[in-house]
Amino acid sequence: MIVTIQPSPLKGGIYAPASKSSMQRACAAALAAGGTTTIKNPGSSNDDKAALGVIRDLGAEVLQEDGELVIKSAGIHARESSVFCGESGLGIRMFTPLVALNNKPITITGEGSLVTRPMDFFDTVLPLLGVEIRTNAGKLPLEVKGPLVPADITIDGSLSSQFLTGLLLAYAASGAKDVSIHVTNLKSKPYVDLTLDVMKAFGLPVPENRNYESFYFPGSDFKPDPSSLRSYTVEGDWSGGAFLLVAGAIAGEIVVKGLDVFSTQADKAILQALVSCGAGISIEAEQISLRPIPLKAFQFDATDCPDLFPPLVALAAYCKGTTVIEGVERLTHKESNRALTLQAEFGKMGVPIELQDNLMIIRGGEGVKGAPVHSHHDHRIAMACAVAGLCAQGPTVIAGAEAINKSYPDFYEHISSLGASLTIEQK
Ligand SMILES: O=C(O)C1=C[C@@H](OP(=O)(O)O)[C@@H](O)[C@H](O)C1
Ligand SMILES: C=C(OP(=O)(O)O)C(=O)O
Repeated sequence: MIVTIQPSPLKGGIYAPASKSSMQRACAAALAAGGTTTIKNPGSSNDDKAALGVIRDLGAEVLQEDGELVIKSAGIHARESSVFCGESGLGIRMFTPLVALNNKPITITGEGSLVTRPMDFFDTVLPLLGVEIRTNAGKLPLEVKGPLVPADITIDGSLSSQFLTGLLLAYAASGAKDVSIHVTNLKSKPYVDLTLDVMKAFGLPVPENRNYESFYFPGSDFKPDPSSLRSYTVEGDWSGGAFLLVAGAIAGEIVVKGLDVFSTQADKAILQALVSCGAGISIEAEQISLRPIPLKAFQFDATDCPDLFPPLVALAAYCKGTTVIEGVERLTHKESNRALTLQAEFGKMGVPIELQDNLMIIRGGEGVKGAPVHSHHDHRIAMACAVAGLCAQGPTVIAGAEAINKSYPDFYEHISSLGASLTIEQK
């Protein structure tokens, strides 16, 4: 799909999409906790759909009712000998330890960029928990045979927090007693807070968080309760919402609703960057209003919120001076190598980006040129180019624009409803 964005002023109000981080965790927790869960504000991204597929394969029933989802579960009982995680990094890393709670061999697969993302963590860690595992040299497909038995372990948290999210859920679901997961060098910490929040909301045993260095499970008599009833509302998405907020800061007076300023989502930190660059922003409990005013370069550490790099680069392109963003090493293993893909695509739009060790240096405020760009099949690169295109000189033509379906399928519709002039060509 090719999307062409014409420079256009924005105006109006919009609700942020549902968070795939919140939705996928809710699917896993509904499966593990058992009973009947009503999911309100469910997401419909490809990653969300993949999570629903996985929990069906692991024994849950999923029904659609009036815009809500009802998930019924009697605990984790694999129905299939393989599960498919789509392109979701969180999906595969969160569900693999849960899959391994079964005592039969199960193959875990995925597609797109997921087949090249590192999973060798599991080669090292799952055998310590009694799980047999075979991988394709640390990549997909993964073949596991449990059951996983919680034990005291030490893991490396520097590549991704997603592995820890999966282990925390699996330990909780299997009634871990007097054991700890010790973690060194944990990155993306707020995502672990979100995991613990969701576990609590679903009545799963929540470990003691000892300064993000160890997570201690004292023990509980937890068992999935098929008669329990609960409802969970999927949070609005600060990661997708960040693109809307940046769009408002550069291209028009808009109001973004549905973002909880008390959320534990990592990407809520976009607010700090918007304040640092002097954006016209007003933050209220129910809505965030933006208006375009001249912006200045800023400094930001995105180590714990790596998904903010793409919207931050779109913002920095319009900030006068040299913006420095720390945390480049966190970008290598996402849907694309985002340091390189941002550098390549913004370079085409006349925005020079330098990479120096862990720093990204963006020279902005000199004008952005509309140009033919490519998403590299990465949803956040497509959205960053689209937002930057709103105030560029000339049209921005985005190839591989369908990548947005991974997290924010309504993105083009949403910016179009705010006044973005765009055309969509199906190829
Ligand atoms: O847990 C999550 O929902 C996520 C964690 C982050 O990954 P890392 O922990 O690998 O940084 C983030 O980049 C990803 O998009 C979603
Ligand atoms: C990296 C991302 O997701 P995941 O790791 O879950 O595939 C993302 O959404 O930017």
